[in-house]
Amino acid sequence: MIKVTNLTKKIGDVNALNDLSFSAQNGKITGLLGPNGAGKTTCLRTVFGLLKADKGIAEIDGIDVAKNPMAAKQNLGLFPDPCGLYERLTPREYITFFAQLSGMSEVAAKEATAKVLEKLSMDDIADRRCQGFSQGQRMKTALAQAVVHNPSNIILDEPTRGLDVMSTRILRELLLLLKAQGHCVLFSSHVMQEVAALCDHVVIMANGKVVAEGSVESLCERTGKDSLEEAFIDLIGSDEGIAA
Ligand SMILES: Nc1ncnc2c1ncn2[C@@H]1O[C@H](COP(=O)(O)OP(=O)(O)OP(=O)(O)O)[C@@H](O)[C@H]1O
Repeated sequence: MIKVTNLTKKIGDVNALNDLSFSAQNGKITGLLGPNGAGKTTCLRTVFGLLKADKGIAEIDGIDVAKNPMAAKQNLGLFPDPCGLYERLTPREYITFFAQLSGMSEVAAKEATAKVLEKLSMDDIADRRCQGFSQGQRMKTALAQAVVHNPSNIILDEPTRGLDVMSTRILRELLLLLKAQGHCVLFSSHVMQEVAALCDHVVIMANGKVVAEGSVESLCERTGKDSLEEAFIDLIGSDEGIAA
């Protein structure tokens, strides 16, 4: 479970996070939705311990990220930019390398890599160099790297940005698989369709705060609208930052 409580972060003159509180549960996909500049990336970076909040707490399975970053990160996977793979390595080598970076012995890292390659059905590409990989193959490799240490929680910042339809579908299936395996999945997005199709829980934020949260159905019901997009516009009072 990922929980943020009263997170506050000022960057320059901007209140990027302004008393932000919400939680994302295990076995559920939670979507962080908000217009440009709402604070989504700042929130996810703080949860991963890359930024330090001025106030408030970010917890991973009850562990305070700021106080105990190493322990918190053992339970957390961060989906990296799939463009940044090491081209000369095969997925097996690449994922094993990151497993060792997370603190596993060579033997344990190799075992964990074999398991994740099987879990994500990557046997056909496991021993090919990443150079020349399709976007979907890159995505699978990046996701395997994020979950090789079997974290109970995974966060993804706009994971489908720039992806074609097929790669987006692959990523969606992978997220649903992680959910079915009981992981807590938290991702940010501008794409209403994607959030509506995938998320059990939606957190709508603007100006560093939670404006509303709940299931897609409950947000539609609350605003009297037929779609998440209409509900979103009603709640934040603007259609800025929406991708269809
Ligand atoms: N390094 C920085 N320097 C200056 N301002 C920053 C910095 N990082 C974030 N901000 C500001 O903090 C606010 C929140 O930014 P953030 O990137 O978290 O928003 P976001 O919801 O992820 O936006 P987007 O959807 O456009 O990616 C914005 O006003 C942004 O300009």
